Amino acid sequence: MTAQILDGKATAAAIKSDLTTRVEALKARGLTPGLGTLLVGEDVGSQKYVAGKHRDSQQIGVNSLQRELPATATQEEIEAVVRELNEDPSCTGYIVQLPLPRGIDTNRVLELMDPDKDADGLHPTNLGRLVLNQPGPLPCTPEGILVLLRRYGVEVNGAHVVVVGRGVTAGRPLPLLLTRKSENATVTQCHTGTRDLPALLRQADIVVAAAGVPHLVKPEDVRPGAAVLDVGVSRDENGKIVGDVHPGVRDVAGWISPNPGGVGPMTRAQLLVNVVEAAERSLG
Ligand SMILES: Nc1nc2c(c(=O)[nH]1)N[C@@H](CN(C=O)c1ccc(C(=O)N[C@@H](CCC(=O)O)C(=O)O)cc1)CN2
Repeated sequence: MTAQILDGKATAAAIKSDLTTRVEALKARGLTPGLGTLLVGEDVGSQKYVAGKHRDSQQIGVNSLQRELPATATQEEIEAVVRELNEDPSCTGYIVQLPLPRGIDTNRVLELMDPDKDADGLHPTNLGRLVLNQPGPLPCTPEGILVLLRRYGVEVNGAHVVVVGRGVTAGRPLPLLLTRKSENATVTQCHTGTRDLPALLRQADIVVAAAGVPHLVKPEDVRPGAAVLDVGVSRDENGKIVGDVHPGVRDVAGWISPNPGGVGPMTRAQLLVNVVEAAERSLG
């Protein structure tokens, strides 16, 4: 079997095309959305992701506000930029690129953000809204994964989804989305401390690998015909992305997200959805 490709690049392009029309409508009502980003440090991967987010936003007519601080920035310097973005009316939504350098209290930074401008859906208020089933911005990677599965007709209702990883941007919030009544999946949350991970993976209709461990999910761990999504963004010595899913899984799975070109572009597209929706909400 050769898996059908869950093409995140093409799906993201379709989402961006729809958003362009909504941005034009916002502009006609006097509001140009502006996406702010705060990048702290010089991590090459983070720099690429932030550059991609601004490239995308410019493509759909959203203004860019880029803030950068060196890796040596203090908690107070980072929080000062967050306060500035909270106050700036031209910034209608923003993100703090994660991870922040070691020694910085990430939760304190996220908590300081204006929840109405939180384009990542990672502010405690917005994560709380998700738990309570109330409307609000959804975390971009989990929602991007769901949109991709829907677009390719992968059945989520009643499916057993095994999520590997417990990071705040993907693994931790994804089960919250999948177990809503509207999605109706059953989720097993695994992580690097899970005993006999292969035995659990083999039970899955859908595998989401978000542990940051290169080639963690091997062909023999996957049930033939399962859908496999790769969130891993480790890099080899040449800076090339190495995902959490072994390339041989393509020959066993029914669907697979390429990496690059799968979940990454969907994360960026969902960020723009959150920015446009926040701007629409602000106009009432
Ligand atoms: N504030 C946030 N920080 C981080 C998030 C997040 O959702 N919000 N998620 C991850 C990384 N991430 C988002 O910033 C991200 C990862 C990958 C891509 C992407 O477009 N990848 C491309 C390849 C790009 C390359 O060549 O390196 C692809 O997959 O095709 C975008 C965003 C951690 N931090």
